[in-house]
Amino acid sequence: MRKPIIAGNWKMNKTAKEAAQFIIELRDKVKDANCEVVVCPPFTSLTQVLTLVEDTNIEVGAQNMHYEENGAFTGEISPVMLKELGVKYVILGHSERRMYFKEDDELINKKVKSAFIHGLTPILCVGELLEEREAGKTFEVIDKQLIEDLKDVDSENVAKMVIAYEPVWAIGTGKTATAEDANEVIKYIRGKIREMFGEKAAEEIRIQYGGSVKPSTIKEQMEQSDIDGALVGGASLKVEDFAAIVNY
Ligand SMILES: O=C(CO)COP(=O)(O)O
Repeated sequence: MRKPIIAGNWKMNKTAKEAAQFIIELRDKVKDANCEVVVCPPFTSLTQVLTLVEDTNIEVGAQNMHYEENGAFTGEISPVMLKELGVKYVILGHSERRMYFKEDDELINKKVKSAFIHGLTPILCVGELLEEREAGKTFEVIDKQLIEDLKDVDSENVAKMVIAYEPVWAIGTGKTATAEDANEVIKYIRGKIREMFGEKAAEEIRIQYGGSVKPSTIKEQMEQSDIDGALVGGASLKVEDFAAIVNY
């Protein structure tokens, strides 16, 4: 049985002080959640947040990383640095990084492989643009992302990782994909993982939906056959909303 995983991607929001206040309020409200609860704050709040989630059921993820361990890469953060802090997950290939920071599949693949080498679990984001969906290219886009982002990754690692299906047109727009549409694509992703990495990886990998997830949409999504959780942006910034989502 796959344990559902719901993660909050804070994006570039909250100072360290605000993050601390948020976690102090959140801890008690999510302590009985039946899913794995993850928060992904900006780098500047990781230490604070990691200290405040000790002895709770909340795990911590980073929102990005470089693939090298160290070196002359001004402004970057390495997997070794994240691991030493106690970070468990790292979001990779988010559409905002693909779009605004020109990350391509080759780079994302290097990051995915590096995350595994350093004992971090990737939350790999895939998803189509609106024009790609309208042109009937959703599955083609997903195929390319999965093939290139997971090139040379072994099936044992794929089984442990998380994929977030985030249709780009549903991110921050208020337009949630219907639960059935999201499930259809997520089922397709699981099938592709089966084809590429075998039955065990397909059965164990957890695949989230992301894109305007709200307290009012989560229940129906979680009732679908293949959706194992959510990657939540905007609604993860409010304690009440995020708590309602993880306690769906
Ligand atoms: O990009 C997202 C999570 O990674 C989704 O963001 P929203 O929930 O704000 O649409």
